[in-house]
Amino acid sequence: MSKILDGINSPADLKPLSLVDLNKLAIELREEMVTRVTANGGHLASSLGVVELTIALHKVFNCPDDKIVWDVGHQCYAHKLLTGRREQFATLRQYGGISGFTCRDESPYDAFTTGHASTSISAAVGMAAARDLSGDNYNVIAVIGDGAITGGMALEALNNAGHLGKRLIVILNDNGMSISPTVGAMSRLLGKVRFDRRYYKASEKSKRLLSRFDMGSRIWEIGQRIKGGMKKMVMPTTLWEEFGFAYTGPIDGHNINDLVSALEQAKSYSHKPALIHIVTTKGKGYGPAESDAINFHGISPKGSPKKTGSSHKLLPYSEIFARTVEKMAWENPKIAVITAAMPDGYCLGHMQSTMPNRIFDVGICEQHAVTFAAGMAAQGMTPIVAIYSTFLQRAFDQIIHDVALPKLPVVFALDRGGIVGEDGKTHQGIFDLSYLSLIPDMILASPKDENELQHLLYTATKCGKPMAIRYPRGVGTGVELEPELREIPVGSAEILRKGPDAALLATGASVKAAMAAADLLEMQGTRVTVVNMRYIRPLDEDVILGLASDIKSIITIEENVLNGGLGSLVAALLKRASMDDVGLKSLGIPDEFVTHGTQAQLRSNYHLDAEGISSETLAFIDEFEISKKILASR
Ligand SMILES: Cc1ncc(C[n+]2csc(CCOP(=O)(O)OP(=O)(O)O)c2C)c(N)n1
Ligand SMILES: CC(=O)[C@@H](O)[C@H](O)COP(=O)(O)O
Ligand SMILES: [Mg+2]
Repeated sequence: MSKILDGINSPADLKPLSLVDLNKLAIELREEMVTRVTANGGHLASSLGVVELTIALHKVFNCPDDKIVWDVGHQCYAHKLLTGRREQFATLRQYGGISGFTCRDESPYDAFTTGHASTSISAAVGMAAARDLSGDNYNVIAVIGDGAITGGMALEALNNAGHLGKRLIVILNDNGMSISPTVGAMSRLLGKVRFDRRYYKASEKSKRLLSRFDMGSRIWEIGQRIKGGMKKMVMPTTLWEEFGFAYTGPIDGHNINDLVSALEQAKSYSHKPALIHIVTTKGKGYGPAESDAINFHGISPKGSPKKTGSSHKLLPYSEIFARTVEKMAWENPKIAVITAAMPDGYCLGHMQSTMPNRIFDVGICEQHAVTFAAGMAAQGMTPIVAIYSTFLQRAFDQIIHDVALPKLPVVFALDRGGIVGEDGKTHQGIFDLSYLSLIPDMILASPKDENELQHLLYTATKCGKPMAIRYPRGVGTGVELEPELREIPVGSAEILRKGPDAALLATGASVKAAMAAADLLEMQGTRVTVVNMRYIRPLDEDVILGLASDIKSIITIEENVLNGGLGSLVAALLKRASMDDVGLKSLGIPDEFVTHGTQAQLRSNYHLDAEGISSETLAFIDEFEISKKILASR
């Protein structure tokens, strides 16, 4: 039987559809998403929750002329299906396929490139300012979740939007959930509106009043005033109106008719920004996701809730992190953990239940999280900031100014360091070694396995200095976990294997690959030294220079951009030591963003797996020998 979705090649095709057909379309979109995403993995629950909103937006607005900015972009699957990407939808998040987020390179319908939270309102205000300066007339709409709106940038943007008074629409998609339940005073405020029956009555009454009039902006304004008066019965302050927005809501975000009228009204309102508060259910329309929105926020291929590595016998690094921190926290009352809305990704559920007062979920607020930790450290605590490598980019200045400069002993645990896989360009943790190693007084480490992770975490809580530990997404190597935690001398490297033909200096996940490469090389008659560069800063200069005096081919290996990473630090050291006779090759990420795909595929692309490292090593030894001979013959 043919589907309505079959006839939708662009949003223009849904404009003539009746309400009945639009509701059928919503069912078909959900079927398509559930089928594909349970097979391939992805952000299912968030996308299921905005199906009606997406239909209503494309019914009312004319994209790509009008600009929809989806915050984070993880809820954009219906948008992709309605904007000419149905054919490619089966390739979502796969190597060579379409991205899991909105991406300007992918489609003119993707007004903004996204992946990190809380950017939509800033981008929308900027677009509205650009539109007005160039005398254009398109609409700009930001769609932001109740989680993302807790981010500092979103609040800065609301402040600025209210001040500028630009024509734009903000849709606050309130489902009460971030990845975990949304936390904070803002969430409490939204919950108050969402669950207050008196408010719903007031809202219904104003809707009836509004529907008696034409949709002109004057009427909308009067309607808003009536509603504002009613709301004051319920809310202590009308926050959004005080911010300078015309406000309407809460609206049932699964009712296409109501959404369309609210959007039409907001569109006709031209004097200041409008905010529409919609209430949705995360995972809507798919039982398993509705009842377990946390685990269906993102799922692995084959529909299993995404617990990194849970299908393996091996434990994920995140789990080792959580167990170690909990163990240390029982023994050391000074330890506290700070997460920016990622307790689940850090496997902190158990500690949240056993020691709730030692974990602070501050919301999607990485900058605040770091300075909050600095404040704790200033008062004698040992805070552990648990923020993914990619999201910590947000807090670069806070790390420099609030932590490193006053030398406060804050521990940074950067999960998802290196290549993360299917989340792609916005989420790869490939910049941290560079952006952290340039900070004075920062100690920077990366464990070769999960046993070393636990010891490095322990070291970080003991060293009394700012220290960052980055470790990869996924499972550990399966090594035994030593029961007693111990300190690993700061700045010490570890020689794992000796051979005269070349020295492989690897860090983090690349150490295991380098050891496997050494096995492959040995089978071909080449014997190499392998060093675990577990400290990037300070580097173990004695070990490196000692090796360089004997072995003249050195290869550095890291899952980080080559600019400013391990390779460039080793190059600078060799130069400082005038070791001009040493040949250095650096394997890592060249000057580009890394696309989505499996970790294995991407590592292979950059020669960061055992095969790649061994073939690059052989080629380098050959090259180096030839150039030495040429030099000698001159
Ligand atoms: C800067 C940043 N921090 C953390 C994340 C991880 N993250 C992605 S979605 C999300 C929750 C978003 O919640 P909300 O905006 O309410 O959207 P919902 O999934 O509920 O639709 C989080 C914490 C991120 N993408 N960017
Ligand atoms: C959209 C987003 O930023 C998160 O949901 C992220 O995809 C989580 O990554 P992990 O799956 O590695 O926890
Ligand atoms: Mg939410």
